[in-house]
Amino acid sequence: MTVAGSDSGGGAGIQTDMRTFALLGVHACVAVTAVTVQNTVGVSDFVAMSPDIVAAQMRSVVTDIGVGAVKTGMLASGPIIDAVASTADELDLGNSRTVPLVVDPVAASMHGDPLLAAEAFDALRTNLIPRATVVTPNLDEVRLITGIDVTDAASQHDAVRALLDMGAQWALVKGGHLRSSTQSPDLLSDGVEDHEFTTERIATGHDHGAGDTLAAAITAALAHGYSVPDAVRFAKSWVTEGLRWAYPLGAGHGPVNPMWRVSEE
Ligand SMILES: Nc1ncnc2c1ncn2[C@@H]1O[C@H](COP(=O)(O)OP(=O)(O)O)[C@@H](O)[C@H]1O
Ligand SMILES: Cc1ncc(COP(=O)(O)OP(=O)(O)O)c(N)n1
Repeated sequence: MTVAGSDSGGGAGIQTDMRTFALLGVHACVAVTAVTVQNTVGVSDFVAMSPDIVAAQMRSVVTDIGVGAVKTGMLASGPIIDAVASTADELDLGNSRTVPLVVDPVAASMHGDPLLAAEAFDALRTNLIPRATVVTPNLDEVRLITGIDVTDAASQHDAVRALLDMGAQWALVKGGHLRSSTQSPDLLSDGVEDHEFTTERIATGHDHGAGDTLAAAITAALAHGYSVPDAVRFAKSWVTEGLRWAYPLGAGHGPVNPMWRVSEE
């Protein structure tokens, strides 16, 4: 299940989560949190759902269909974060519970347009991150959540540690925004084991939805029963191929291609 916002441009959010889930052989259920007015050049507006409706969608799916793993993406507001956190407890989702919860703490689009209210960061830190089986911020989100400016491997370690101190079971700090690097290094840790996943940097301007594709692939792999390190290893290779097969669309950043395997065939 994905608990996320709609991207009218079809490159991120619910739309990319559903494609990724489908390609990875899991049925996609959805709790819609917001509808964005978005294309390849930016997000011009969004409307958020009521927290009660977000919680009700989660409850409706879990009590009837059941879920193998849950991902959160754009949550838009503090009250929605609080509702998702308390519903996760009610439904036995998250850190040290039955069903894994992947928290992609979406704060803004790649163009800098906000997707989360500024006053919602406390709720993210205190209510949602402690419930995460794995939290997957990019470097901008790390800065907003922890105050740490990741510029190298040492500060990436510090950021992982800060997220674990907030209570996440595993933290994955993505290096996709280390623009100077020729590689794309992501660091995963639970405080005991460190795993570094490094791939070549793909030279593409079409990287919209990379974070969603990665987190959705982790979620699908967890639903299939992978351990967190194996799920991240798999998802990292999945998103790398998605970036290789990304396609131009509109005037801005085209989408990562979560259908790359089909496109390849
Ligand atoms: N140009 C690139 N080449 C290879 N991997 C990349 C590239 N850009 C991002 N990634 C990878 O894609 C995933 C998503 O990263 P990132 O772009 O940081 O997230 P977000 O889309 O949330 O901003 C990470 O595994 C990151 O390392
Ligand atoms: C509705 C919606 N959800 C999430 C995002 C952000 O997507 P993400 O893959 O994390 O990152 P960018 O492609 O924006 O770098 C979004 N834009 N819209």
